[in-house]
Amino acid sequence: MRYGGPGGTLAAQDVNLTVRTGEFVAIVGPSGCGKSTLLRLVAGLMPAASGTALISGAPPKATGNTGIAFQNPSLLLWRTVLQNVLLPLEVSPKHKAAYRRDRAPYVARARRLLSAVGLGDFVDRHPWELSGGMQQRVNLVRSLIHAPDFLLLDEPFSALDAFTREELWLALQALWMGARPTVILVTHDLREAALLADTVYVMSARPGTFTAQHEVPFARPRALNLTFTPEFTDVIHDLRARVGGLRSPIRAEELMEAVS
Ligand SMILES: Nc1ncnc2c1ncn2[C@@H]1O[C@H](COP(=O)(O)OP(=O)(O)OP(=O)(O)O)[C@@H](O)[C@H]1O
Repeated sequence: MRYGGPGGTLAAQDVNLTVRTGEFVAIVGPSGCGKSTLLRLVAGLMPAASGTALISGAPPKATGNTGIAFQNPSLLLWRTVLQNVLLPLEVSPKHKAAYRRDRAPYVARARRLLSAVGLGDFVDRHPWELSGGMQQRVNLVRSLIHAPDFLLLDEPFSALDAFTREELWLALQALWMGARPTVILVTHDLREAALLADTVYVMSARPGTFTAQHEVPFARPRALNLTFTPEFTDVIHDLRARVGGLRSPIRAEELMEAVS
């Protein structure tokens, strides 16, 4: 996967990832290693320089029921929160005809989802009236509105406070256990990856490739208390060692000299 033609930035290479239907996969790796690029490729938003992405044997764009929440919430500024959340229904091949016929059940679902993530009082506000964390929650709800079979999440909780993030982990787990979408979650948070995923993949520094695959053994539903157990800490230590060895360290002394 390369940006800017043959001489451009090679973001990722030799990436082989097979995700089972209904599996919850997390991808972790150092900053800039190509995780978001991989999601863009799987979403059909950019072509691979070589190789292919297939969803149930078909190219990504042919798959109509994918939910996407990318890193920076791309909400439409002139639409209210509710109108932003309803947007995928206007284009989803699975839902658009029914949505045109009768919007009421979809609006009710959007309101329920927004209320569940603490935004019940903000449905008629505009994105510019929300904090970064609130916009991120709208972004997440928008990816879920059409009950997707395939969910692509790129650091969906990064702008949230620790408590909200933990609550949303459990909400996402409950949703996944109920509807069983196939999920690919990109995250920097190793606790998040190990709590939510069946399998955690570790990506190397750019050009990214998978260097490790970690099956997470814990039964579901997984409670937050699990994250404080020695067994869970062992998984985190293992992931930390794998990711830590791949990243370019921040040089604190150089930084101090540069600012002094
Ligand atoms: N639109 C773009 N044009 C050119 N280069 C890009 C573009 N988007 C990303 N890149 C480059 O591709 C590489 C991988 O970027 P990507 O955003 O996929 O990494 P990431 O692992 O998701 O990073 P982070 O964890 O910091 O979000 C980086 O070197 C980045 O500079």
